[in-house]
Amino acid sequence: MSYNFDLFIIGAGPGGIAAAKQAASYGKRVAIAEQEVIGGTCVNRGCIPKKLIVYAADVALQDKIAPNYGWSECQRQFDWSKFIAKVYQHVKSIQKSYLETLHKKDVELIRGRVKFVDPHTVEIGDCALLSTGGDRKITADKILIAVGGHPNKPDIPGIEHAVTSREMFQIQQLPKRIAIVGGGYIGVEFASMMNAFGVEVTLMDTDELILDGFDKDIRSSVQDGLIQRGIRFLGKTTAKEIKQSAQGLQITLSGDTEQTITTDTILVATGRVPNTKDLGLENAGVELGKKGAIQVDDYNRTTQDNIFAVGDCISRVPLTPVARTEGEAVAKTAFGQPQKVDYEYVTSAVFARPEAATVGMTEDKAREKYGDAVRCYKTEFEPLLYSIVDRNEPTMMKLVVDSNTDQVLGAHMVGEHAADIIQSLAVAVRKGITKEDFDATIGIHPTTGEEFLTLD
Ligand SMILES: Cc1cc2nc3c(=O)[nH]c(=O)nc-3n(C[C@H](O)[C@H](O)[C@H](O)COP(=O)(O)OP(=O)(O)OC[C@H]3O[C@@H](n4cnc5c(N)ncnc54)[C@H](O)[C@@H]3O)c2cc1C
Ligand SMILES: NC(=O)c1ccc[n+]([C@@H]2O[C@H](COP(=O)([O-])OP(=O)(O)OC[C@H]3O[C@@H](n4cnc5c(N)ncnc54)[C@H](O)[C@@H]3O)[C@@H](O)[C@H]2O)c1
Repeated sequence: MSYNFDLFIIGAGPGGIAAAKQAASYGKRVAIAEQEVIGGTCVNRGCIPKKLIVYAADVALQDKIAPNYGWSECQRQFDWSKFIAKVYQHVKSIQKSYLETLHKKDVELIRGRVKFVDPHTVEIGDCALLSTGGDRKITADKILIAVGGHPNKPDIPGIEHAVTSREMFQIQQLPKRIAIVGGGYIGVEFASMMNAFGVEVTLMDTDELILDGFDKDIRSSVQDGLIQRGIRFLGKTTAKEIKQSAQGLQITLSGDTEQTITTDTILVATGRVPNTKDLGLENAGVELGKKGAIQVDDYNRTTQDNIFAVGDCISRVPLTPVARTEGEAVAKTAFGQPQKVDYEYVTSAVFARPEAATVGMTEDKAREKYGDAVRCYKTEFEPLLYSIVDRNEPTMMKLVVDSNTDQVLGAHMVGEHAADIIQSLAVAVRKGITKEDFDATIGIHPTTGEEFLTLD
């Protein structure tokens, strides 16, 4: 049977684009469909605009410490609308370079919403095919689902008054006050950015500590850091009801803090849900697993043999580099050597101030596996940058080690440049570096990173 394409990809986010490039490198006929804009969540309403906002917020923080470094005080004004226009100018340039890459590699980009007709056929709604145009059915030997996810909105009265991270990137001006429901990656990063811009921030989570899943020392260290900067954190608390009033939005809380607070913006950041609705998965024999995620095996194959799924829609590790790695692995499995993704040493960071980053096992996970053989090495210190600043800004570093083998199982850090430092350590940790190797390495002085080499 002949098909229109060897591989048809649904979703042009990091997962889909990585798969398209890899499959095209085998000389395969590849098409990728996108219902919105090329680049997906990461480029358009995630990592990239977020990190640029972090940089803008850092300028405000630098201003605060500047007098300690001999700079006279000055009154700089921040213009959100001017800044965000620059951000989207950059986002457009990334979209353009993606389009050029796909074009160069002969990957056909199809604009429109895709739905399965059967395991080898999809239907494109609102199709504006770059070459021909018009609605059409397309057949493919193999199909990759890389449709990502969307924010989960808790089912509470008045939730329509709340925004999600998606709308936060579209706000016209900064609010004076913001209440953030959910202290995960998104809640914590936005809390930090908004606080730096001078917004009054209340952050809440159903747990007593923010950043579920991270090492407990990271969780408490970042939480203390946020509180110290003036963010009001309410643990074991959630939103029960939201109402519009003349004074602003009223959010009624339940849990450890039972009160009603008035705010201008409410951001809900309580996790994300896979985009599997109305995809016609039932027509293709693709089944869902836990929490609506697409069920896949170790090779990212769905319950239908010729159909694969990667990225946020499978809810394994919803991060851009993971989606990319999975996308490439699928193309290799489908057209080259079968390849599994190794999730053991996925590095990740929370771009808050203080910044947090991690690779490998948390202390709790290590203890589950290695019991009393786990030894932790930890330090907390004031970095040189803050030594002449009238503010306490501790850095925390921690190594989790299996004392039987001396192997470093995990490295965790909170503080300046944590993401870049942990990123570099990740290679060594993945390769099974020992604590002795850390100790035997001569550091660069004076840096924050060198402290990882002298832990005892
Ligand atoms: C605010 C925020 C900040 C983040 N920051 C980071 C970060 O700093 N670092 C990091 O690693 N990760 C970060 N992430 C997570 C990261 O964005 C995702 O893990 C990543 O984008 C997942 O890639 P994906 O390809 O699976 O899906 P997406 O990037 O979501 O792409 C899926 C694409 O599929 C399209 N699509 C969906 N359904 C259809 C359909 N039926 N037909 C056609 N097209 C369809 C969508 O329009 C979308 O463009 C962040 C996420 C958010 C929300
Ligand atoms: N720096 C990064 O890499 C980065 C940044 C942003 C997002 N992301 C990705 O996006 C995903 C989604 O982020 P997220 O922050 O929405 O989810 P998350 O899963 O990271 O955190 C959700 C938080 O909300 C809390 N929560 C859940 N329901 C609640 C409720 N009703 N009331 C109060 N708190 C509640 C949870 O306890 C948890 O702490 C992340 O898992 C991550 O993979 C990554």
